[in-house]
Amino acid sequence: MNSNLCFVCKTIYSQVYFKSDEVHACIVTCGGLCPGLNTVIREIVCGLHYMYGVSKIIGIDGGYMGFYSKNTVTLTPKVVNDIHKRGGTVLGTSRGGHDTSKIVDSIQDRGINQVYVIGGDGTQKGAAVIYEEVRRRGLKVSVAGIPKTIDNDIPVIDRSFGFDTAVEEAQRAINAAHVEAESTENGIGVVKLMGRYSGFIAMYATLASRDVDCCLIPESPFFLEGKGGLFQFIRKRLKENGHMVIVIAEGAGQDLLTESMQSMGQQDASGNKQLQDVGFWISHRIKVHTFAIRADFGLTVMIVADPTYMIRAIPGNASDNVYCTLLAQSAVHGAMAGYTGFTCGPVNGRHSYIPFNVSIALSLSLSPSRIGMK
Ligand SMILES: Nc1ncnc2c1ncn2[C@@H]1O[C@H](COP(=O)(O)OP(=O)(O)O)[C@@H](O)[C@H]1O
Ligand SMILES: O=P(O)(O)OC[C@H]1O[C@](O)(COP(=O)(O)O)[C@@H](O)[C@@H]1O
Repeated sequence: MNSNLCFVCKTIYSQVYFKSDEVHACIVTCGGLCPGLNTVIREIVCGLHYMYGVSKIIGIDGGYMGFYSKNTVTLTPKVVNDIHKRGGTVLGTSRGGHDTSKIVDSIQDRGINQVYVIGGDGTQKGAAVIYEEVRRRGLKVSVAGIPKTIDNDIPVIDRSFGFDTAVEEAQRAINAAHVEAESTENGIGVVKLMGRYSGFIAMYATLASRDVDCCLIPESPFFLEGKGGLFQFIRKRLKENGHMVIVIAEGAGQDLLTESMQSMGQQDASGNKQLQDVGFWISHRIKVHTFAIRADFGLTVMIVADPTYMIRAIPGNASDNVYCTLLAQSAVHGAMAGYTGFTCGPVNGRHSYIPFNVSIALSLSLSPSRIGMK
């Protein structure tokens, strides 16, 4: 097993570490949904089967906790043939439930020697802990991470799958908001999009659509009242144009919300902070503000309420599907070559294997220079 990775660039290895008939691979998906998950599952199965002659591949049902609390599913090219046309993950997913010892017991008991873990930063941290425990027990098991985040905020790698699809689908919500807003006097369409910590989807959807007047993202603090505040900008745009569209990422303005509403400080099963509904809050504040200044001011604020779950439940688009295929095949080549403890992904255009400790140590946020605005 080779765990001494340092940004190894992927090649198709002529010498493989595992013999085809001794491979027993498993695939697990964890965290939130993202377009393209099924494509990655499909291409790991097909890659193992058609490129390396592997026939023992199982799916873990329902995320990490499925290792020790559920039955597995047998995966063959026939079983996965059409799954890329469906959204979600055929394996199911979950948050929480990462019990390292039980997971590695399950890997050991079942004789699994390749573990393909598809998920975001929490999932990759979980995979790193599994890898450490596998090493501690001296098991010859390859642990390969396939990075997933619809938000495209994984550092080091060039892009993450599902983002392209999400930006494309977000256009539909923005378009609806625009149609509604321009059809009514002083109409304001508010679209809340994903982005707990980063505003890539909101920002790219805004840049692509050209119908958005104001885009609010977590990386860029804003304020409501006074000179340079959001309310002043809204008044100006309505005066100039008679309607406007606001896109807001779910993590934007959370500091303002906790000031004005009582913070509940709740967490999900994985320990992620649960955010308050910024779309509802901002629409309410705009209405209250406008009526406070002029009671006769005709204004309609429409929330195109949170298309997040509609967006992330669709299948990957063409570009994401091609990318998912390359990612999955890259993971398969790495594991078959005997590498372990890595996340795969393109770095400066070259598909690479990145050690878990590097891939999980960084976080990425949006700066104007990243999108060429400065
Ligand atoms: N620091 C961690 N160590 C071990 N497991 C973790 C860690 N953070 C998250 N996980 C596990 O990873 C899985 C997915 O994490 P989550 O944060 O929900 O989604 P994502 O992978 O999309 O960030 C969950 O089962 C969670 O228990
Ligand atoms: O509603 P949920 O399941 O808690 O997910 C919310 C999170 O999912 C996302 O939409 C995408 O998260 P991922 O990085 O896991 O793909 C984030 O923007 C958001 O913070």
